[in-house]
Amino acid sequence: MTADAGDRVTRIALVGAPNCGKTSLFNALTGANQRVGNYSGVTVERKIGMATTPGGASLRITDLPGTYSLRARSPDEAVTRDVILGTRVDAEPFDLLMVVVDATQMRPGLRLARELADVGLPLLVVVNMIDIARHRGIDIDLDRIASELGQPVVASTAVRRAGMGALWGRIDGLIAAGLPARQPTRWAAPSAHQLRQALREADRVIAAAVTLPEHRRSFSEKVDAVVLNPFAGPVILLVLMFLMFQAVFAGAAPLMDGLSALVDAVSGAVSAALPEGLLRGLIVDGAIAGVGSVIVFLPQILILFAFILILEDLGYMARAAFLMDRIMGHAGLHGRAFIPLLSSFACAIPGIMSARVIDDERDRLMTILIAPLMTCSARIPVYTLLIGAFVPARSIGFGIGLQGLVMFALFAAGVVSALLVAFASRLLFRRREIAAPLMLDLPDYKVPQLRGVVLGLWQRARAFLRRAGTIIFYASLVVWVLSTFPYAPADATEPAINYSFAAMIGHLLAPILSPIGFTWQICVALVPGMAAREVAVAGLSTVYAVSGGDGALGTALAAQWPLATGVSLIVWYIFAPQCLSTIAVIRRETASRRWMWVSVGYMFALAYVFSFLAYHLVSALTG
Ligand SMILES: Nc1nc2c(ncn2[C@@H]2O[C@H](COP(=O)(O)OP(=O)(O)OP(=O)(O)O)[C@@H](O)[C@H]2O)c(=O)[nH]1
Ligand SMILES: [Mg+2]
Repeated sequence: MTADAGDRVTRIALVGAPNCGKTSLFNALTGANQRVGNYSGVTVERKIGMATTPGGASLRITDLPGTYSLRARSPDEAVTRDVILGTRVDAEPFDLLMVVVDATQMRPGLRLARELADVGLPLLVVVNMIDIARHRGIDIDLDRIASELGQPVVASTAVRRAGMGALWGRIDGLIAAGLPARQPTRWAAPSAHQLRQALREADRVIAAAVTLPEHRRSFSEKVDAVVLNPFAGPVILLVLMFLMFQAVFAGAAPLMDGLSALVDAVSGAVSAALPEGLLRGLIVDGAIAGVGSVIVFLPQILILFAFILILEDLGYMARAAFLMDRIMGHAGLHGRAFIPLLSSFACAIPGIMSARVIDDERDRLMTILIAPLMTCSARIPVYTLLIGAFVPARSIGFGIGLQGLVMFALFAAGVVSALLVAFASRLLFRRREIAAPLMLDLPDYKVPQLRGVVLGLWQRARAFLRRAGTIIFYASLVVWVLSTFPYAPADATEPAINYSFAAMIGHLLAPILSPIGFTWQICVALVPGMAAREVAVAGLSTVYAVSGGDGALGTALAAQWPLATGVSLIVWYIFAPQCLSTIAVIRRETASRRWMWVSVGYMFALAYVFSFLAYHLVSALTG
């Protein structure tokens, strides 16, 4: 059976060890923009993309999560195995396996290539990151590898997207020659003995085909001597994080002022253009006040993620994982929990999903339960608003801003409480064994790619604006309706909003939440705030806009709430499960209603207890 160029789609799977550049290659081939990152386990789901070769053949390319062997240890590896072997009913079969091998670390890749030869599909071996290998003076004889493996071999530099000609040519050549049909698989899970034997075999191929330069201590090794030092390492990590939050406040201020001015201008223009009445109220006090109050926090979010993306691409985050591993191990967390927890700083949802890389069920569950305690980006608007209102913008000396310091403390509080919860449950359930350590190959430091960072920021910005335009927009309208109707009676003595549904709901909840210092307006904002955290900011903004307040929301809050209430609400947001989608994902990923309720319950309990303590402590201190 031959597949002439163009007459049908050739289905290709990208397989390889973690962090060898599969997704980069996928992007280069398909022109897609999937996320790459300089640490293992970035891709946790299959991604499919289409491409057309220069020779005109259509390709359907699947990017798989990284795996060292088809011998599956974790659920995501099982998926990869089943997809490759074609034993999954929901996955279509492949015509060609493209095995990606990291040119700077060929051992696992070559071993995997050997194993995949038994699957029964034709292989094409791609030796990626050839640029780094050349740069280091590593000489790789591709023809020799091809003859040793008995498979076609090409080199690539996937991130540059240039010089892909040889790869395209080879794909076209294979298709033109006619890809052999799938043979029955000879693959069987290798035993530990066979694995070791295969590694020796890989070493033999490397010895025959690869010439290493005389060993000099590499740049990465020299840097790591400091960065991974048991004393200096954690200090450097803390300083970097600290600088990050200083930059978030200092750098965002001018941009944020610009955005607020823009929102005010739009709001003023719409007020002037529309006659006084319901429509104007709905648009100005509902939509613009609500969505505008959240959009102004875009600069903070982008600055924070610029830092994270740059550190990630630099290769530093893998070192951070390494440094955190010991602490996490003592808290009973699996080393592989680092990446899910790190992703949770963006949003708990992808974080919880990437906990699939953890093979042990109990370790995975623990990671899922604490992931929502990491400070997700939806908390940034809430924190920034409250810090802006209640923490004075002054320096505490050495050019250190107090607001940035408090923000740093809040993020740290999230991490520390997650570790403590993990630790406490380890004691509670008497798990004696310390969790498995992180088996992470530290990648070499690389100059961050501007393209990747900009792309990452763009994806963040788009996601943020989409939320503002959908969930936050609708929630603002709901809050506006609730705080406008029913109208106040003609002989009303109090502000009109006090007669509205919102006030009724607020007063209904007030008895539960007044012990922790919340006003009824906060109660009103917290209910729609269950949909997404930022909605609480939008809700407060709308409630105060309807109450006739004008000027900045922060100023209004500082004038109307005691400090203790502000602090209590901040503490609430460290712990409270204020996001329905996260709760739904916990339910889906644990496949259990019980664990969903456990997570909701423990987080509400922590939020209530700590807000209570904070409220009464600050009240006592401030008289
Ligand atoms: N210099 C250089 N860097 C590369 C090349 N290919 C990938 N990288 C970098 O290597 C890192 C890992 O790339 P990914 O494409 O995310 O690797 P992956 O195999 O998909 O990783 P997982 O999904 O975690 O298994 C990223 O920092 C890339 O920018 C290359 O050819 N040359
Ligand atoms: Mg990937």
